[in-house]
Amino acid sequence: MRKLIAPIRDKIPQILFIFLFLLIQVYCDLTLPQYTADIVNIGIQNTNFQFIIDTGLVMLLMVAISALATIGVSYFSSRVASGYAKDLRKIIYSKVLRFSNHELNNISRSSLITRTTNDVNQIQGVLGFVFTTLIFAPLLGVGSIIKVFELQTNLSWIILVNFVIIIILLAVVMVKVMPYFRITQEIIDKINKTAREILIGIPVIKAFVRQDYEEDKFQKVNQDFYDVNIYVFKKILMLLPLMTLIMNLMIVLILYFGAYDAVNSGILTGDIIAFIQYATLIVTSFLMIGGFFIMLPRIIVSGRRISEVLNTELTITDGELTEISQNPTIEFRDVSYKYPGSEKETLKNINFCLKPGKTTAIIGGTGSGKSTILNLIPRLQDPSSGEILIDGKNIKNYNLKSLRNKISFTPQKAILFQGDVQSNMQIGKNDASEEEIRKALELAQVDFVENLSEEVLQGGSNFSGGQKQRLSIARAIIGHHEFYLFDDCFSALDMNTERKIKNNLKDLKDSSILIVSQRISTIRDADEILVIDNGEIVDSGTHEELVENCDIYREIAKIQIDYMEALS
Ligand SMILES: Nc1ncnc2c1ncn2[C@@H]1O[C@H](COP(=O)(O)OP(=O)(O)OP(=O)(O)O)[C@@H](O)[C@H]1O
Repeated sequence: MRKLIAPIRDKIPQILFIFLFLLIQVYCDLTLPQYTADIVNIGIQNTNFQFIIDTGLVMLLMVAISALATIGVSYFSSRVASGYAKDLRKIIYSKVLRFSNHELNNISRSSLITRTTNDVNQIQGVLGFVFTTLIFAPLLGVGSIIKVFELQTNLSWIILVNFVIIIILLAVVMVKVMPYFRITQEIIDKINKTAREILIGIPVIKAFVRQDYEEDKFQKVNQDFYDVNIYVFKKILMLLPLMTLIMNLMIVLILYFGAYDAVNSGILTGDIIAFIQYATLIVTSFLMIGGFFIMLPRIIVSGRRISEVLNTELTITDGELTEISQNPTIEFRDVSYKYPGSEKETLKNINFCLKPGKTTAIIGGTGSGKSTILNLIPRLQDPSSGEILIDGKNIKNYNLKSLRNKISFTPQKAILFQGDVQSNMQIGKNDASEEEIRKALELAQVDFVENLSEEVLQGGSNFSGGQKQRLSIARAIIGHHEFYLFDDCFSALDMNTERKIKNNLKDLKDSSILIVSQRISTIRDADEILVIDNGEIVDSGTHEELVENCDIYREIAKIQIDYMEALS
């Protein structure tokens, strides 16, 4: 909760302005019934037209001031509410950027989108309402009650009876709809998740002619959302005519008993009219507060969902060491890894070293744990047991930024960002000059880009798989790093291009290179090849040594070499 309130603190001066404008607005609104009473009691009673006109002009002035104050309130409250939402989104976003894969999987990505957008919007909407209503209504209500007492009538009990009826009604509706607000937000998560999955999978859906099935799937969550909304709004909207009825009944009662008092105890007609107006203001202000309490569960739900993100404990945290030596060694010592919720270990007792100037390769079957090993080095996830050491110290002791600055990581799936070629290359090196970018593109065999301002669509969807891989290799090698990790990122390249790029990688002289691949041709020149099977390193050595000694490697090599020979 503290974290939700924090962004509001620097908006206190604007909130004070809202408060000032609200006081002016309430003051003006409260004078109007009194002036009406004066017109009736004095102006009409004594047929004093001048008094009626003068009082009418004063009323007009009050209405004008009140309108200006309302504009002030609306202006500042929308500034505060939008500013708060902007700051809150920023806080959530920067927290999510620090999430590891584990936290991202825990609160799903779709839910994170809903929480950053829809849940924040809910709170923004209510915050605007708080200033315009929740502060205004009690001021107006209390002011009207004081005015009612000043009128000294015997009619206050009518307002009290109304109060009780309205409280009961609001309480019933609140109890009925409260649980449905949580359900609504959860269904929005589901809609997001389903829509996202369908949009990403459109080519597969079309190819397998599954449009009808996917449409039904989406329609089901869509219908659930509709049903819940209809239920909630039916209950809430039912309040509106009921409240109007109760208010009108109150006016009838005031007129009936007021007329009786006017005859028997000489109460003035103007005072009865003022009483009706104040009573209406009291009930209206109470309804505004009630309306807020009906919306309250909704923001409690949204607030909780956002707090859950902000309070998520990060599993990957910064260490204190910021200095890492030039060309250090990375050592895996007895490293095992188990995915959260998974029964068995994905990696078991992994031991190897990445040394400066050396190329290490990992080969192994699908799902044997190769990518998992790579993810452990930039600490996208931490080992379940064992240690990864840099300069003999556990990598957990290093500051994440210092550690990651030493590493260039090219994931298996080429990820490009919306923008242009230049902005994508500058992710690899912030201040990369045009010359440096062109050099990296050349080394990565990117011969299909002429202009650095060429557009890159979201996810690089305007490039082919192989083109994306080449661009992401260029991005990886543009800056100098001590460790280059390539996760099977040559797979979509033809042999010739792959050979040229690999030759160019020899330029990365003093650095340590780790290549994951399924292809013997990609890794055969490596100084050390690790053969991984079912999460374990079953053998290691050079290509020649492994062909000699390792059955699994020999088998892979034989299949691939036979295949190549068959092709030639
Ligand atoms: N987020 C996850 N949660 C649970 N299990 C996972 C997760 N990611 C991967 N795994 C499992 O861990 C194992 C190793 O996956 P990994 O991606 O490291 O294999 P890989 O050798 O790189 O495979 P490939 O060659 O197909 O890319 C697989 O059995 C996979 O099912």
